[in-house]
Amino acid sequence: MEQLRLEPIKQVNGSVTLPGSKSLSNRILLLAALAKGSTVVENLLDSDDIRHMLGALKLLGVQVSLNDDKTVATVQGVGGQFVTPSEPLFLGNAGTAYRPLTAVLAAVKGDYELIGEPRMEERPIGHLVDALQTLGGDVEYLKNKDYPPLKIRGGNINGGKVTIDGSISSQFLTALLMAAPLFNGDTEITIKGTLVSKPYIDITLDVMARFGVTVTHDNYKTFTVKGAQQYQAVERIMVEGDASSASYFVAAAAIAGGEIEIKGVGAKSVQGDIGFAKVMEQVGAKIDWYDERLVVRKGTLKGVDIDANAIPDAAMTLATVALFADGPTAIRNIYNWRVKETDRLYAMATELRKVGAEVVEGDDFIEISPPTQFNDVAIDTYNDHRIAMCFAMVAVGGKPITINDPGCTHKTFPTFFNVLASVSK
Ligand SMILES: O=C(O)C1=C[C@@H](OP(=O)(O)O)[C@@H](O)[C@H](O)C1
Ligand SMILES: C=C(OP(=O)(O)O)C(=O)O
Repeated sequence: MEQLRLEPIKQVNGSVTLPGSKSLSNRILLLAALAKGSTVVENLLDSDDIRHMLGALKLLGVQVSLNDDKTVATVQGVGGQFVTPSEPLFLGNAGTAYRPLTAVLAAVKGDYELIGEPRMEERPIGHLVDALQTLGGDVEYLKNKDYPPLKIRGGNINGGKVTIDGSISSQFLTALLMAAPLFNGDTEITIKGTLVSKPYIDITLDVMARFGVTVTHDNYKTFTVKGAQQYQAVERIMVEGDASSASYFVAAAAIAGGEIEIKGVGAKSVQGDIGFAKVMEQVGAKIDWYDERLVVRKGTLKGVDIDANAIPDAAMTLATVALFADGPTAIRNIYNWRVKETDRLYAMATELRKVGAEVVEGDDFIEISPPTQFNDVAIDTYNDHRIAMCFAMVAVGGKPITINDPGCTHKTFPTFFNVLASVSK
C-alpha cells in the first residue's frame, strides 16, 4: 500500500485556486445531458466522482467533449432521450452520480442497470426507491433490499403526491426533484421526518433554475414540480470552486501561521459547506470575506460545540482542527457520517485516538479532547478521501504524520497533496 509521509509544516502561505465543486459538477452534467441543446461547462471538477458521471452519460448516448485538462466540457443535450446502454452503468462510490441517475432513469424510457463499488452496495437507497415505486416507477433491487445495485425499467412515471424520508440523505430528495420535471404530470413531494444536509437542496434548486425549471416549496416541507417539462441548455455555465475542498485550506491557515487566499468560493457561494468558514471564525480563525474568495489567517483556536448537520462533509475537517484547540470540541447531529464513504464516526474516532486525542464516539456525535502528547502514527483512510485530507492537518499543526493510501483523494480532489505542498513551508 502506498503511504505518504508528511513532515511538520511550519507555516502556510500563498494562494489556492479551488477545483470545481463535486456537487455542482455532477448536477450540471446531468441536467445539461437531459436538456435540449448544447451547454458549455467551465471549471468542471476532474475527479473519480465526475468521471463516473461522464462514463454513464457516454453509455447513455450523450456526447461530451472535454478540453485537455478536462475542466471544460461541451455537452450535447439529448432532450430527455437516452439510448439503452450496452452494459451496466458503473458509478463507483459517487452518491451524486448514483442517486440522481436512479431517479432520472426511472423517468425516461429504457432499461438500465446501476452498479458500483462494494461500499456503494452498503450505502442505503431504499428511501428513494420507495418514493419512485409509490409514483409507479419500475425499480428493482438486484442484491439486497434497500441497497444498490438496481435494475430500472424507465419511462412510466405519472407524478402525483409522494412522501420521501429525508432523515438519512438529502440526495434522495435531490434525485427526485431533478427527475420530477420528466414525469408526465405534476408532483408534490412531502418530506417525512427531518431533512438532513438541507443546504444541498439549495444547490439542487439553484442548478435546476439555471436549466429553466422552477420548484416551489414551503420551507423545505412540501415541494411542487410541474411535470412534462424539458430542461433548457445553458450557453455557458461556470462551476464554483468546491466549498468542502476549501475547508482544508481554511483550517490550515487557521492552525498554522501565515495567510492563505482561497479562490473560487466566498460570501456568494451557493454551497452550504461555506458555513464551515463561519464555524472556523467561532473557533478563532481570522477571515476576510469576498464574494468569490476568502483570505484566512491564524487565531487562537478554542473548542466549540456545534450542530454540524448542515455541513456534514466539512465538519470532518473540524474534527482534526479540534486536535489544536485549547479545549474539547463537540460535533453533533451527524448520524449520517455512518453511511458515507465509510462509517465516518467510527473511523474518525479510531484515527483521532491513534494520534493521541481522547474521543467519545456517540451514535450521532463525536467529542474530541486535544492530545497532551501527539503520536507519530500512520492513519488508515478507509478509502475515504476526506479522512486522508483532514488528517493532513496534523502536519499543518507541526506534528509528523503518515497517510495510508493517499490516492483515495482521487474521489474529489486528486491534486490535494500537491496543492497543500505548494502553500507549505
Ligand atoms: O447532494 C450532494 O451533492 C451531497 C450531499 C451530501 O450527502 P447527504 O445528503 O447524503 O448527507 C454530501 O455529504 C455529499 O458529499 C454531497
Ligand atoms: C459523502 C460524500 O460523497 P457522496 O457524494 O458519494 O455522498 C463526500 O464527498 O464526502
